[in-house]
Amino acid sequence: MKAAVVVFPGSNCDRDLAVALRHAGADVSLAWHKDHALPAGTDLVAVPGGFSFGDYLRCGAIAAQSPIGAAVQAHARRGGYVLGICNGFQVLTEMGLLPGALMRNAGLKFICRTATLHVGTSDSAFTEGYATGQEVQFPIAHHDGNYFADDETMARLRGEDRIAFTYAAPLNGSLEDVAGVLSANRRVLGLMPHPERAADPNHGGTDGLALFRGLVGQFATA
Ligand SMILES: NC(=O)CC[C@H](N)C(=O)O
Repeated sequence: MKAAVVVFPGSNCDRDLAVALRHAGADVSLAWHKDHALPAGTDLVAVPGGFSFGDYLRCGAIAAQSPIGAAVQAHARRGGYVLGICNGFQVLTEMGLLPGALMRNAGLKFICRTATLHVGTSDSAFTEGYATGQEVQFPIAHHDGNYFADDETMARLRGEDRIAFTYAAPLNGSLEDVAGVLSANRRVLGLMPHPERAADPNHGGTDGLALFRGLVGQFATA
């Protein structure tokens, strides 16, 4: 699998994400926000966490308008895989590739700790390595992780089994404790927690490994 990790000014999880994907077997390159095209043959676009453009305007809003953004959207429209983690999730909602919005945490504080999550569905390339309902521990680090969507959108997400992860206990004010959602074609995942920070025993946890392995495994030759 060929993966491209998109880098914006202020991204700070790009290297960690590249390492996690590489360890899972992906051929990873970095794509700069000013690039107009993704590296040839890109199967997965990975949008990392961080503070793109200093979180000015709204987290992810400026990054969503960057030159590489059009290429990411075209990739998604072609049915390509896109993974957005934390700031990456915010960027994907700002691009309109995922529904809803990430608002300021209910407590107005930056939350940085390991959170217990539940896997909402194993029905996606990203989550097939987990059982639906499985409990996992991923680190979180954000101030704008409070997921909101209107009632109709929430009903659709529930009805189409597109809630990929939920917090095991209320954490940041997210509606129905949503921590991650899938696109309608299940090829785009955005999540606030950081599986790439739980992908090596030295991280203190390895619950994120299954996500990267499952994704890369889609492209394994029989
Ligand atoms: N770790 C991150 O990607 C943080 C995203 C964003 N800057 C926020 O604080 O909400």
